[in-house]
Amino acid sequence: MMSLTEQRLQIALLQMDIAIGEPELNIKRAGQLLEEAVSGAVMPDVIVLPEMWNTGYALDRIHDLADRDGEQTSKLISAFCLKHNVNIIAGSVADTDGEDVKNRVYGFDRKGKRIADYSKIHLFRLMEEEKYLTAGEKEGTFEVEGVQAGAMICYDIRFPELSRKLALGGAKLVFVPAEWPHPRLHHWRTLLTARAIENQMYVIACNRVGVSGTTAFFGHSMIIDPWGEVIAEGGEEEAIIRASIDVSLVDEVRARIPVFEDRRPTLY
Ligand SMILES: NC(=O)CCC(=O)C(=O)O
Repeated sequence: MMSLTEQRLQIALLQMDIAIGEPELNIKRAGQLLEEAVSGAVMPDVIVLPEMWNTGYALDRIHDLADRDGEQTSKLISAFCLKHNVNIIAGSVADTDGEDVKNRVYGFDRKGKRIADYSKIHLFRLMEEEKYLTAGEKEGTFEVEGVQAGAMICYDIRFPELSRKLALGGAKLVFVPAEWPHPRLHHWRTLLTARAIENQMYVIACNRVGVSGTTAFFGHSMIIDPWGEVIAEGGEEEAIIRASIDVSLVDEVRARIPVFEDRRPTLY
């Protein structure tokens, strides 16, 4: 499908391995991948990192390891944005106010200004998040490059109500940092694709790779367009996944099949 007035954004997903409980190592690795992302032939407009990329799921030590008020993350990412004139949705990090630890998305614009703040609202019991983390209480919407966007974190994609709320609020892009492991690749691909098709928006999902204890993370970071086409997908190795997206396709798909006009919310 070709659109009339293109609005292109170059996206780069940092599909990284994460060393459990080693923030310094992870910050170093993220820094290397960020440098690589801005050194390619095509400069990205938006770079995305995976979920909990500072600590991994070191939940039994998370209170000690979490980034105090997100200071370390903000300093590093904001300075990088300013230096390289790029937006970064800095995945999520474990962050603490000294009491609660949250699984929190930080996003910064080209000037290094904070644009996104979202704490995961659905905690994943299979990985015992609810025992160690505090859930967020509101959805995450923001603007990037003048485009309305939203954030969901990993398990959040199982709750179609959330992405629908973001879409109804005007989001055309949704960013999904994740640590989604085997054996649920089928769920990952299907749920992400469904969220894109039903909301007629771009789903931009960055998953980690590597092994943590007995859990293996499969990567397969994906960029899916509002028609449900997968326009980029990673494999199971560390990689930078790049794609050029045309935001105007969202309006075109929404005009062609007017789902948002045809909804009957009073009936369900
Ligand atoms: N980190 C997560 O939220 C994992 C979610 C997951 O694996 C799932 O199946 O849902």
